[in-house]
Order: sequence, then C-alpha cells, then structure tokens
Amino acid sequence: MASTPNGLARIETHGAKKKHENGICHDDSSAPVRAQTIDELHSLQRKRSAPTTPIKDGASSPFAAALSEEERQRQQLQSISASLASLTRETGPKVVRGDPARKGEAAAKGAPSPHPQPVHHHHPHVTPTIAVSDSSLKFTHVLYNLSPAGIITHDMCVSDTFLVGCGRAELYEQAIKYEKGSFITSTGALATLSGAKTGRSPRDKRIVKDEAAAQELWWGKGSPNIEMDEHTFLTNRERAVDYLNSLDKVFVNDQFLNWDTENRIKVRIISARAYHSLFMHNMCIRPTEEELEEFGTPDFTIYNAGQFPCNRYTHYMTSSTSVDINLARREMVILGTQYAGEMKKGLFGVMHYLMPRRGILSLHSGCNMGKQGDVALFFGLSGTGKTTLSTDHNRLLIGDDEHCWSDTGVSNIEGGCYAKCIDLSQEKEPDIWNAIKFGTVLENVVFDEHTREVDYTDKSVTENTRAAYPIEYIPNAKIPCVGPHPKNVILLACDAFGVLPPVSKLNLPQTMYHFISGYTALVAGTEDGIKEPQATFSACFGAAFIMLHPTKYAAMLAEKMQKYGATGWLVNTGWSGGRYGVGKRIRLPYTRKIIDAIHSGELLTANYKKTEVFGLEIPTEIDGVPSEILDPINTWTDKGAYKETLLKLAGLFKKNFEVFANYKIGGDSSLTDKILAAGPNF
Ligand SMILES: Nc1ncnc2c1ncn2[C@@H]1O[C@H](COP(=O)(O)OP(=O)(O)OP(=O)(O)O)[C@@H](O)[C@H]1O
Ligand SMILES: O=C([O-])CC(=O)C(=O)O
Ligand SMILES: [Ca+2]
Ligand SMILES: [Mn+2]
Repeated sequence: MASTPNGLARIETHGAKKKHENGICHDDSSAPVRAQTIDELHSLQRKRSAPTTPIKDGASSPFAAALSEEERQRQQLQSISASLASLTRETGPKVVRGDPARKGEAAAKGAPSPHPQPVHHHHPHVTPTIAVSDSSLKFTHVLYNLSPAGIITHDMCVSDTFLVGCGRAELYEQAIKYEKGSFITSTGALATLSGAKTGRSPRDKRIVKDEAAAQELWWGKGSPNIEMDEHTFLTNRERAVDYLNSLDKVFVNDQFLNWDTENRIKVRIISARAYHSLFMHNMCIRPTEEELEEFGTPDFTIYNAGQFPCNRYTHYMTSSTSVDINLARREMVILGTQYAGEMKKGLFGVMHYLMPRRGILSLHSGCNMGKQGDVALFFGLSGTGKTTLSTDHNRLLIGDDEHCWSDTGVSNIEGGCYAKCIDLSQEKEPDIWNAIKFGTVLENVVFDEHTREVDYTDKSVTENTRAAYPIEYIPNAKIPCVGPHPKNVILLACDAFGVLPPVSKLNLPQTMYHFISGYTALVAGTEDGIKEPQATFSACFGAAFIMLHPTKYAAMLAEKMQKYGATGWLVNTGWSGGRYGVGKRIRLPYTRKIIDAIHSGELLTANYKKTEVFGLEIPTEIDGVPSEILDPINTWTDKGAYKETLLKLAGLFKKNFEVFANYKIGGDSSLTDKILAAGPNF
C-alpha cells in the first residue's frame, strides 16, 4: 500500500491493482475512472457543443406522492423502521413516507411510533447501548417503492403511455433534483454517473465466516469468498445504517427474485440514491400492489450506503470500499461504492447459496426460447455476449444474466436486463437500442450537452457503460420469465487470441471441462497501450458470484444436461483471422447465424471435423457463414504464429485446471476422469 507524506496508508478508492499470475487473470472487474476529482468526472460526461447556452437549474416543483391506505402504510413503515434500526439502540429512526420537500405536511400527519423487533445476535463482544441519542430522535423520510409497476402484461408493455403512467417519474425527479450528474437523454433514459467505481470491486467483497459458512462455502485459493467475522460485519452494518439514518431521506424497494414463484425470494433494498432505487426497480421483479401489501418480512436486506466509505482501520478492510454479505443474518452492506451492479450481483451470490440447497442450479447465463418452446442457455463471462445473443428478435427472451434450473425447467432470477452499451448500434442490436427510453437507467455514458444524444462510442468515463431496463422493454420478452428444460447449452468465450473456432459441438465431458474452466480473453485497457490478450478463467463462468465449490455446480449441470438431453456448444465471439491487433472480432451477424443454426437443429446433423490440441468438433459448413472462417487456421496468414498461439492458450487452460484435478465431480467417478481428459491434449 502506498503511503502519503504524513506516513498514513493511502486510501485506495480505486481498489488495488489487479494481480496477473502467469498471464492468467481471475477477475473481470473493470478499470477505475480516469478522473481525479468529482468535477473532472462530471465534465467527462457532457460533450461541449456550440452554441453554449447556460443550462438553468430546473425550478423545484412539488410532486404528488400519493399517501394512501393509512394502515398499510403504518405497517410498512414499521417494518422499514425495524430494518433501519441500529442494533445498539432501543429504537429505530422515526420514518415518514414521502418527499422531504413536503416535510411539514408529512410530519404533521403524525409519524408512526415504530416498535422494531429486538434483534438477537451472538458474538462475544459487549455492545454498548445508546438508549437515546440525537440520531434516534431524527426523522428519516422513506421513499418506499415509489413506482408500483402494477401488473404489466406483455401486450400492455407495447404501449409506452402505460409505462409512463405506472411512473418511474418520481425517481427521475428525485435523481435530477438531488443527484449531480443525472440527466434525461434524448430518448428519455436517465443518464447517471456511478462515481469513482464503474465496475464491481471483487477484492473488497467479504463473507461472514461463521461456523456454518466455514463448512458449507468454498474458501481458499481461487475462491471469491474472502472471510470477515460477525463483529466486523456488525461494525460495517452499523456504519451503513447510521449513515442512512443521518440522511433526510432514504429509498426502500421491496421486490422479488426468481420468477419461479415456489422459490421466490423477497428482498428489501435500502439505499441513499434515487439512481439505486430505480436501478433495482428495473432489475428485480416488481411486485403488484397486492403483493406489496402482503410483502411482510423480507428474506434478505441490502443496506447500500453508496459513497459513504468503510472505516479503513476496521479489521479485514483493505480499502475504503466494502461489500459484505452475512448469510445467517440475511443481510448485505455496501460501503464506499456507488456501482449499482454490486447490489445485483450481491443478490446473485446469495441465490448461488440458497438455490443449490433446494436442488436448484443457479446460473450466470442468458436464456431464450424459440417459438416451438426450445430453450437455450448462454453462459459466458462479462462481455462475451449473453445479453446481446439472448436478445434475439426471432425468439422470446427469458432473461439476460441470471437463471435457475430446477426440476420444472428454467426461471429468470431478475426482472430486468443490464446491457453493455459501448459501441451499441441501432442496426446491430435494435431491441436493446429501443429499450433505452423513459425508465431506463444509463450509467456512465457521454452525451451531447444540448441535444442530449448519447455517443455510445465514447469511453471517456469508462468502457463499462451500461443500460438497466425492465425486461418488458424488450418486445418479445417471455412474461412470466420461465421456460421448459433447455435443449442447448451455449458456452460463450470472447477469445482475443483468435484460436478457438467460431463454434464447436461439445460432448458432456467437454461441456463440463469448459464450464469449470470458464474461459474468456478480453483485451485490457486499450488506451494503456496493453495489446496483449489477457486470459481470464472464472469457474462456472462466474467465480465472482459462486458460494460453493465449482464442482458442486458442475455436477448439477452435468446431471441436468444428461437427464433432459441438452447439447453443449462452445461459441467464440472473439477474434478471427489472427489474435487481437492482427485479426478482428468475429462479426456479430455471423455469430447470430451460428446461433440460429444451433437453435434450428441444423448443426446437429452437419458434417464435423476434429481440431488439433483442443480436440473440438467443428462443422464444415453453416448457412450464411463463410466456410473458411469455421476453422481458425484458415484465417491466419502466419500459420506458425497460429500454432504457437494455440499452444500458448492450451497451456494456460492446463495450468488453470490443475487445481480441479483432485476433485471428484458428482457421484460418478468415471465422469470425473472423462472431464479431466476432455481438455487440450498436446
Ligand atoms: N460476435 C459478437 N458476438 C457477441 N457480441 C459481440 C460480437 N461482436 C461484438 N460484440 C459486442 O460484445 C458485447 C457483448 O456484451 P454483452 O452485454 O452481451 O455481455 P454479457 O455476456 O451480457 O456480459 P455481462 O455479464 O457483463 O452483462 C456487446 O457490446 C456486443 O455488441
Ligand atoms: O455485474 C456486473 O457489474 C455486470 C455483469 O453482469 C457482470 O459483470 O457479469
Ligand atoms: Ca449482460
Ligand atoms: Mn453478468
């Protein structure tokens, strides 16, 4: 850690530098923003254009927060107040629903006196009690599920007016009024900045290692789970809760995860920013009015303190950012990062713990369904094409990122999509383009100061620009987001080495080998002049989110694929014609043709040949795709360089897989042997 002139360790708001061992990288978090100050960050967002007329601050207008059904409200406020209660105090905050601008009115109506349930927890430390302090006397205005979505049916969604009517408007107003960097783009999306962090901070994630967690979870080398103790969790929790309580207002979302209603999880998200509330409103499943009324106690609660940092002198803290999960308490605390993806992916981690206990496999995958009911899963690390390829005009979208596979079929965990939008084009990705409208959160994009037209090619703030929209914004979304058992399991890799074939058919052991490996090779920070592809291996195509040992998920996948007769495929959405710098990324229309041929069954009956080293079965012909690109060796002019690069990548695969060689996968040890043999041979 670097030190400052006064000898103190410097606070690393940007997170520690990534460690690359042997050319392998194990996390796929993005680079920090290049701005040094907040003003610099804000100036990146807006492109100057002539003429420069000054933009006036919008005059504040009172908005109509509907106060209805006194009793329901009282109960909701009570349960929110209990959620916001610090553990050391006798009482929680006095909460009032609505906008603080209407403070007088709301308070005059009489705030409910909350009686939070006592929270029992066991740790050896004596917790000081503050029965009454100024903070426990304070009112916090709670903006609770500001925008009930109502029941949105597929047909109704086509009408924009309905969506406007169901009102994400209040959150827009809150964001624009109070959160610097919030703007409405020319298509009506809410553009916002996530601050210094424009990606997740996997190195700042901590999991409470109590006795149960020590036994059940995956710890040690390769695991994303870095331990913390219960006491430290409570310290951070109290810090977040105190910060939230100190604000004039907080946002509370009560929502669901998992469209499989039998296995639905109720989540409460308490946050400081309208941006975060709208983001989760879009990304989680929106309850109906009735469901909200009967919501009761959440199964899991997030305290998101956003920009407010952790105390870096706290045990286990290595920076001012901390994302902490406590499974026993069913709580997550976020300090020192405003990147909204932490909430989404934090909950995904929780699902990776809860679902396998019920025999349900949780998956970092996209999912869509043909008109005939054939379901495909799209696995892949960040940026490999899950969202792009599952969003397919000819098929129904079940979801773009997080799914469950149970005995009854597949279900989406979320209620929205989170698309990368760097270089987004209307022509290539029309459905995503059109989803960026009123209600959609657009993170870290750059737009024209006056026209508010977004320049999707601009990476000034970050390369990880994102759009979060409700799944109904995709015209052919399948609502409810469930489907039958998958027929095809497509593993996506963006191979910047350019040696993996555009498509290969996998047998079951190969599917498992590549699933456990979880390979991709993106090209890191182009402007830093790094031209070397960086191989990333992330078990189960999502090591950052899994809680149990990868072989547990792999065994479940093998069992399900076998039972329901699904076919595995490896699709390279990366380079062709040479490695990064020489070749080019395979054209999206070709990848779409390849995917079409998988869906239609055309590829099941094609002619195949086997590749050297990786032993992959590649088709010799595909309708609409030039045959010569199907075998990468044809596209490289320097055959020697091809062979060398192929062996280099094979070596990295081998090295990565060493740690799994001692594990048995499932009950069938012959499968384990076959999986070990299914990797590259050279
Ligand atoms: N041949 C191709 N196939 C798929 N995507 C491509 C291709 N060529 C370029 N792209 C671009 O690559 C990106 C794929 O990103 P996408 O949002 O689909 O990633 P993802 O797998 O969903 O990642 P995350 O888990 O981070 O959301 C898109 O910006 C897409 O336009
Ligand atoms: O979670 C995020 O920040 C984006 C995402 O989908 C991923 O990285 O897999
Ligand atoms: Ca995605
Ligand atoms: Mn993802």
